[in-house]
This record gives sequence, C-alpha cells and structure tokens, in this order.
Amino acid sequence: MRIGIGNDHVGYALKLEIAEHLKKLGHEVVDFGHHSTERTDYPIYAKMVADAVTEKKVDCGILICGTGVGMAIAANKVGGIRAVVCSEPYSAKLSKQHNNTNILTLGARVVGSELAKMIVEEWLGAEYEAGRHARRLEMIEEMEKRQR
Ligand SMILES: O=C[C@H](O)[C@H](O)[C@H](O)COP(=O)(O)O
Repeated sequence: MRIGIGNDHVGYALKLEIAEHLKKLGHEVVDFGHHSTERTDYPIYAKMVADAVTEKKVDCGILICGTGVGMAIAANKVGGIRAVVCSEPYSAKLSKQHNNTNILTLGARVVGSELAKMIVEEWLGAEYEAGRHARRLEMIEEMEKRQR
C-alpha cells in the first residue's frame, strides 16, 4: 500500500519508527512531515494527509500527535475522511471492518512504539465488511453533504 504519514513535534520520534516498520512490511511511505521536534501545529499535517487520501494520492493515512485526538478532529473536518484515534488493536480492527476508516491516528504520549506497531498492523490488515455497515456510512455522507 501507499501510506501517507504525518505528525507534529510530539509525534516525530514515533513517526520515524512507524515509517520504518511500514517499509519493512513492504509498504510505500509518503512522509508529509513534520520533520523535527520543533513545536508546530498538528492541523497542518492532518490537512495534508487528509487531502492526499481524498485525492487518492495515497491509499490511507496515519497521523501522530501527542494523544492522536487533535489529528483525528482535524482530519475528520475534511469531507470523505473517516479518521479514528486508537490506543489498542481491537478498535483499530473494528474501525476498518465496520466504519471503513481511512486514517488512523496515534498518540505518542499514550502508546509505546511496540503497541503502536501492533495497532497499525491490525488496522492495515483488516477489511471493510460493507453489508449493514454501508447504509450507516451513507448516513454519515448525507450529513457531510448537508454541511456543504
Ligand atoms: O491533540 C493534540 C496533540 O496531542 C498535540 O500533540 C499536543 O496538543 C501538543 O501539545 P504541546 O504543544 O504542549 O506539545
């Protein structure tokens, strides 16, 4: 897969580890920054990765900040994005199977790197099940359309 990755200053170190891990698993990684621990603002990177996902420049995205919360809030402002913050693998897997999430966000101040890798693997390995879930995603799409 071609995976867009983004982070703020807090997520920088974990981003490097996750990007390396993704490459080892055979994925292509597109790094949208931030490229240091100098303080920055997470919405910048959330928007870049979310836009790349909706424009199909990448297959999905991973965003890392302190808690993953700010990244998820910001990414979910972009139409067509279904971002989820996860700190354990079960929700990561179900978020793909039931909610067809296209961005995973992680909190570098919440999860260690080994747990983060496990969460990422579970998320990437899961498949959207559609069926009864499809009409629920359609309802969310309708909500988005009404906001435009
Ligand atoms: O949701 C927001 C993220 O966790 C940010 O990484 C965090 O707010 C940054 O905080 P600070 O500027 O105090 O390092």
